[in-house]
Amino acid sequence: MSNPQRTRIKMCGFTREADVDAAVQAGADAIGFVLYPPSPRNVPIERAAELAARLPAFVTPVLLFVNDRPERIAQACASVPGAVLQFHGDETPEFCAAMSLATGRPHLKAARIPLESAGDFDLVKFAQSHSTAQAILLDAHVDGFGGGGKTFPWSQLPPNVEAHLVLSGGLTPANVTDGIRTLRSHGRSLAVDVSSGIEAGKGLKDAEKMQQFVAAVRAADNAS
Ligand SMILES: O=C(O)c1ccccc1N[C@@H]1O[C@H](COP(=O)(O)O)[C@@H](O)[C@H]1O
Repeated sequence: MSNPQRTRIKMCGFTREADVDAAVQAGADAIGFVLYPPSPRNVPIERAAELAARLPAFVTPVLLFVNDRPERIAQACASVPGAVLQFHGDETPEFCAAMSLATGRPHLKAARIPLESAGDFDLVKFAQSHSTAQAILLDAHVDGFGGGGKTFPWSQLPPNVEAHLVLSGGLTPANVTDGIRTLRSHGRSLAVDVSSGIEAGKGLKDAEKMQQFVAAVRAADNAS
């Protein structure tokens, strides 16, 4: 008998109420807010709190930081109950662990995989060093730290990573099925994360693309 798995889905970079509601309606498990002022998807902490307050039970808010200050991370946590932290810059394992301890929130750590030499990136070592992360989020190394809509060569990653993984970087409704098939057995589990691939414009989500994305993930799950 087939035993389909259910890949968890994070959608990121929300700035508008209607988009948050549409993502929940489409079936997102987690909704990300970018708290990084240089990003075109940046929202102030107060705005992230307003948007996160719309989420129903069992849909998790995620707060994305890039090389931010502990005081600001703590302030954001105080404003957004139940949020998971996503560290997407050059944060050290010690910094990430200390922030999780101080705030009581789990964290994801982004691994920025070089586009040209993904096979040279030591993901096993990276995951070992970030052993307190809830999951390692795999993203393409792009200028501006993330949200670049670029894929890295998935098949070059090592197969035995002792961590929960989140695949991101340039995912779309058209390629996410292939990404899940390629990486589903590489870690302890695989979730996916998308931003550019469900957008009508930077920070502006497209309800139809979000539905198509979820349908493509479920197609991959049902083919397992
Ligand atoms: O979205 C941004 O602007 C951003 C800025 C700085 C760091 C990360 C950012 N986004 C995250 O990058 C990945 C991949 O995004 P995409 O699907 O390739 O657009 C994802 O986790 C975004 O939330």
